[in-house]
Amino acid sequence: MIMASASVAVASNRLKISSTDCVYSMAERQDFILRVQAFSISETFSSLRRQKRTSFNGNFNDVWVAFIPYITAGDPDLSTTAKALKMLSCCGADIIELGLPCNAPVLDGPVIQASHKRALASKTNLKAVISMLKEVVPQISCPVVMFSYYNLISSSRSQWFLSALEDAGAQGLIVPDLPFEDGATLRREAAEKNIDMVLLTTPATPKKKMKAIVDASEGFVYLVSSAGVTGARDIVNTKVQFLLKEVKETSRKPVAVGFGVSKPQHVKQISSWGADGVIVGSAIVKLLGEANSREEGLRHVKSFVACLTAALPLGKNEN
Ligand SMILES: O=P(O)(O)OC[C@@H](O)[C@@H](O)c1c[nH]c2ccccc12
Repeated sequence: MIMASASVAVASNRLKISSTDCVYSMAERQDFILRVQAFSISETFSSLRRQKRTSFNGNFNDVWVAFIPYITAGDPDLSTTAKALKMLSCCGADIIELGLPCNAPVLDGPVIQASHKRALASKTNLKAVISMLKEVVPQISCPVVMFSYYNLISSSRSQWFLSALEDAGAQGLIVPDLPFEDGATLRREAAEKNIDMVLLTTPATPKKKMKAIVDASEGFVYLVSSAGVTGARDIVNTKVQFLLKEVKETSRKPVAVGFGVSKPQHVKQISSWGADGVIVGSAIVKLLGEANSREEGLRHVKSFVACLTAALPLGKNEN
C-alpha cells in the first residue's frame, strides 16, 4: 500500500509539480523525492489510459497522450544527464528515451550526431551510464527506455548488455538499426530480462511487415513519422494520420509517434490523430547543446517541455 500510495503521491505530485514554477526547486531541494520504482512501460500507458480525460475538440473524446523526450546520455556530461532525467520526470515526461553515445549514429541528423560527439568527448561509456542510472532511476517516476545502436550491443555480448540494463532499472530498449528479421534472438533475450523491446515502423514499411513488427513490439510501437534521419521538421507528415489508423487497426498496443516533432502544434496534431504518445528528441537536444552553460540548457529544456506538454490534450500543465 505504501508503494501504491507513494506512486499515487508521485503521480499526483507530478501533476501538481508539472506546473513549471516548483519543479526545479523540488529537484534542487532533493528533500521530497519519493523513492518509488517507476511503472513498467505497459503499466505507464495503462495508467495513462485509466487517467484518460475527456477533451473537447469539437467532440468529447477520451484522450491522454504520453510525452516521451529523448536525450543522449553524457551530453554534455553525465551529471547534466542525471539532472535532466530528474527534471524531465518532474516536468511531465511519461517515458524517457536515453541514447547511448556511439561513433556512428547513422540514423541521426546533425543535432543528435553532435550530441553523441559531445558525450564521447566527455568519456561517456556504457559502464558510466549504468552507474549513473542506478543512482537516478530510483529517484524518477517514469520508465527509461535505452536507445542503442546495434554495434554497442554486439560488441559487448547481448546478454551482458541486457543484464547491465536490467541492473540499472531500464525498462525498455530500442535498437533502431537492427533489422526486424535479425532481431528475434535479442527480443527473446530482452523478454527473459523483462526489458521491453520497442520496435519501429516507418511510412515505407510494407503493411505485412508492419503487422509483424507491431505484433513483436513490446511496451509500445514506435511510428517513425517520416523518411530520413532524426531532426526537427517544420511540419508533421500528414501520412501519419493514415499510418496511425492502420497500426491501430492491427493492434491495441500503444503507438507513439516520433521524428521531427518540435512544436506545440505538432503535439496537438499528432494527439488529434489518435497517437498514444509523442516523442521529441532533436529539438530538446539542440537546447542542451546550444546553451551557454549546463544550467541554462536545463532551464531552456524545462521551459520548452512545458510548452510542448501544455499542447497535449488538456495540457498537463493545467492545474
Ligand atoms: O530527433 P527527433 O526528430 O525529435 O526524433 C526522435 C528521435 O530523436 C529519437 O526517438 C531518436 C534518437 N535517435 C534515433 C535514431 C533512430 C530513430 C529514433 C531516434
